[in-house]
Amino acid sequence: MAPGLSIAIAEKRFGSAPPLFSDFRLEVAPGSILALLGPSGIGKSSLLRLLAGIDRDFSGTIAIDGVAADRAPMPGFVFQDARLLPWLSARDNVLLAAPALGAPAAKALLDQVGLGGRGPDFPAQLSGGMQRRAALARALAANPGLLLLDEPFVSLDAALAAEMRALLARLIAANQPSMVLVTHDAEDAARLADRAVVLAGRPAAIFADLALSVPQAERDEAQVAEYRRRLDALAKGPA
Ligand SMILES: Nc1ncnc2c1ncn2[C@@H]1O[C@H](COP(=O)(O)OP(=O)(O)OP(=O)(O)O)[C@@H](O)[C@H]1O
Repeated sequence: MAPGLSIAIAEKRFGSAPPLFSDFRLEVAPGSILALLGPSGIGKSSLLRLLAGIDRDFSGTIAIDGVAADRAPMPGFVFQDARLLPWLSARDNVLLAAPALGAPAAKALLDQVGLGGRGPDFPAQLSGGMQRRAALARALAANPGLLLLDEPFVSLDAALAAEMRALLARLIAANQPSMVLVTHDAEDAARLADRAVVLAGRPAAIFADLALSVPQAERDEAQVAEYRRRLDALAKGPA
């Protein structure tokens, strides 16, 4: 079910600014959990929007299982802010992403993210962490096979971020998706990803491409710390 991604951007620029990407290539294997790191402004969120087919203004090709991104099934997308529609309940926010799902399946997804019983609540009645969980449920409803996550834990306190990472690890194990996780935090990559790509420069190039080959479920704290140390060093970019 999990698709492979094939990115070959000839050029992506905004207006007359220097290009964000020029002759940029990246292949993501089916079922891969790819963490995308790099300094602020390098183009990580822009790349996610291109992958989602939301932004079509570029030259080149981006294919999801061989289908152009803007014609492929919509991925599940988690934005930096939860972006729930405030006038819909949590359950209806999930259903809006996949109307054919039906209320029992929407409830099951909310149960899966720890929001059992909160389906009728409106976003304003949910804490920030709960809204992120609802956004994850909505993404799974849209497409459990391909998830694009843009800093899903940003601005959560450390305990809540750890809880969300553990939840995401469980969802990955249950759904086996392909995933691109944009993050500025090496901890996210060290705990969740099986591959980490660090972008640097303008136009952005792949500065480092690290295989995190110890399976996620088998990583102990020492292994996580070792991956985090290596990623922190790489995330500093070229000397
Ligand atoms: N719609 C837009 N119009 C014009 N410029 C844009 C637009 N979206 C992004 N940019 C510019 O493109 C560059 C890359 O932005 P992007 O948000 O992709 O970076 P990022 O790596 O995700 O950064 P951060 O880690 O801070 O979220 C920035 O210089 C930004 O100002």
